[in-house]
Amino acid sequence: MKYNVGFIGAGNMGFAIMKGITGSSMADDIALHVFDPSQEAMVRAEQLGAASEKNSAELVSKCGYIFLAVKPQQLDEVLADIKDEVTADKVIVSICAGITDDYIASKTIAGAKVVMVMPNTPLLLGEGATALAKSDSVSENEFGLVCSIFGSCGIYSVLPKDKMKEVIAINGSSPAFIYLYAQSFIEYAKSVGIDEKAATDLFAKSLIGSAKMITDSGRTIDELITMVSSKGGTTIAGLEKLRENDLDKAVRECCEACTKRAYELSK
Ligand SMILES: NC(=O)C1=CN([C@@H]2O[C@H](COP(=O)(O)OP(=O)(O)OC[C@H]3O[C@@H](n4cnc5c(N)ncnc54)[C@H](OP(=O)(O)O)[C@@H]3O)[C@@H](O)[C@H]2O)C=CC1
Ligand SMILES: O=C(O)[C@@H]1CCC=N1
Repeated sequence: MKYNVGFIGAGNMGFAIMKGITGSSMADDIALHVFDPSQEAMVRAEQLGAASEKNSAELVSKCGYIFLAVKPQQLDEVLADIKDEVTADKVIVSICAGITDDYIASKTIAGAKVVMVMPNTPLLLGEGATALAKSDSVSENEFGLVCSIFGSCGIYSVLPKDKMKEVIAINGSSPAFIYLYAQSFIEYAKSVGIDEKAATDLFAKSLIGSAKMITDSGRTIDELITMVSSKGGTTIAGLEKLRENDLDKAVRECCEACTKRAYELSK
């Protein structure tokens, strides 16, 4: 028997998760359902094989696992619409930045089963990195299914509930921070006459390779930096400038701003 898994909201992230599921080893175990007021979003989801529902309440009535994939600012309207259909056996999976399980329970039913998830867009390619936490009412089996979904299209880590806002900077938003960093390197390459495509391919592969060195080489990040830094060479000259310009401070302030915004969105 298939699990009925519904998506309320099929925008950037809802679509990325559905795409991740359909391309994963879980595809045959899951029947996808979707509701989004955007016709374009519905068509895209239907093309993945999701069944269209006429509203979010109907979707909840048909699904055991319900993903809330709307913007935090759109959530109150959704919760009001689905309140009467939420029962003690339904698992609500929220990917909304900053939103707590207590808030969702307060707007639906006391003790609602809520899994809080912070995914990221590389899920689209089966390369996601997802953080998860659960409310006490969610059973280990139910939580296991949600973890498996994200594990089938990337890696996941289970975190304490009270770290779900802080982690956003590390995996949810960080792709954008990394793209911005990449853009600076590519802009530099273009400015010195290197072909844009060549620069993009070279820098992107350097990112992938460096990431693999962090995860698979068995060396610390300090050791990896040392490996690249030939005595009296180019890397040390570049690193000095990054330190002089306080890259560490810029990154810390970026993460702090990200977390602060999550607390502002938090309910
Ligand atoms: N984008 C990302 O990288 C990540 C996003 N998230 C979280 O995912 C959530 C969604 O973000 P994102 O996908 O970027 O946002 P999007 O705006 O791309 O997607 C939200 C979708 O929900 C639709 N929607 C609006 N109101 C309703 C409703 N009442 N019922 C059903 N659907 C509705 C929107 O339609 P319309 O456009 O017409 O309003 C839109 O298609 C956010 O809470 C965000 O915090 C988490 C991790 C990463
Ligand atoms: O920008 C946002 O608020 C969402 C959460 C993480 C990534 N995108």
